[in-house]
Amino acid sequence: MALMVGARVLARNLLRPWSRLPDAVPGRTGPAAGGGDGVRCFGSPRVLVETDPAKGVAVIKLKNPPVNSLSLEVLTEFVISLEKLENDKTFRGVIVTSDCPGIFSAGLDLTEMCGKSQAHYAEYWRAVQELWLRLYLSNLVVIAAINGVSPAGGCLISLTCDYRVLADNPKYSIGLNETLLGIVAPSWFKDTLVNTVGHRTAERALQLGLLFPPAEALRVGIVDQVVPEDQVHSAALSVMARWLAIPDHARQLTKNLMRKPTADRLVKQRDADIQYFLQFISRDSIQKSLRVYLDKLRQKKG
Ligand SMILES: CCCCCCCCCCC/C=C/C(=O)SCCNC(=O)CCNC(=O)[C@H](O)C(C)(C)COP(=O)(O)OP(=O)(O)OC[C@H]1O[C@@H](n2cnc3c(N)ncnc32)[C@H](O)[C@@H]1OP(=O)(O)O
Repeated sequence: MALMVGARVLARNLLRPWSRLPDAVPGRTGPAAGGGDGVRCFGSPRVLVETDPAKGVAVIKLKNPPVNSLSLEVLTEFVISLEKLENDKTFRGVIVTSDCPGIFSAGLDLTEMCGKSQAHYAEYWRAVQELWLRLYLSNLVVIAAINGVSPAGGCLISLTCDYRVLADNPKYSIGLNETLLGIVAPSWFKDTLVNTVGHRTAERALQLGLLFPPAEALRVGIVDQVVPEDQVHSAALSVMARWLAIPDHARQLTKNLMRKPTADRLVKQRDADIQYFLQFISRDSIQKSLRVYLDKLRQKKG
């Protein structure tokens, strides 16, 4: 039942005409993200989309202050924006970045996984799965311009991209640090990392919950390029131009060849994966770990 409610909510959101989204910011024009006139902006307050139709490129900027945590709303709005871009043949590439200074994304929203109902957990997890599937199998060239710290789910978002550019700032670490919270990265998080850095590096990184600073991130291959902070966007645009020089059909079929087997593993057992998540996240010991971790984050300030 819970699963059906979750699926219905997501389907309703996905099918809702864009212009009727409650938070939509339709057709605003603004200064070009990549320079030049004619940039149009749409999206929602939490997921801004700047499009440059002449270049065929869009920029998705996550804006969920203070830390760009991936709440249910953010996940849903992200999927809707992506679908809109996929369906518009004007666009061939998208850059994913953050509008929150110093933070790419703090990962999954811990408050969505703590002290909530089973129905809520199921709805949330389906939305996490949906975003991963959409990003991982996107026909667009997807480039992450990582302009801030990027733990766990934040790292996962960038791992689904075709290429990762990280700003060279020692504070901007990246990795799947789930074990440090007393939780476990699911198999498809693990697969995404293994496909990027190889089995041994992934095993060590996952067990130890490693967060790599830029130079190390580049060395292990969890990012493809490290550039000075003020050049992240221009570097992402340069990389985009190179990837867009490849004929779409050939690149897309190749991407599919590389990624579909991994995605299919989740697609074939999506409901079972949700049940697994429900059992895991509802355990008293896991809820306690999450509460302790959240309390630590909150007390940091005091
Ligand atoms: C056998 C297999 C079974 C598998 C079954 C499945 C298991 C479940 C899998 C779940 C996978 C989870 C993935 C995740 O992404 S979990 C989230 C991991 N994220 C983190 O560890 C990052 C935590 N945050 C930080 O380290 C810092 O906040 C950060 C470095 C990002 C920024 O630091 P800064 O000093 O700038 O900001 P604050 O720490 O003061 O935070 C400001 C407020 O934001 C709140 N906050 C931070 N992160 C989160 C978050 N991820 N979710 C929700 N809220 C977050 C923080 O508490 C502060 O709140 P207050 O203002 O209220 O104090």
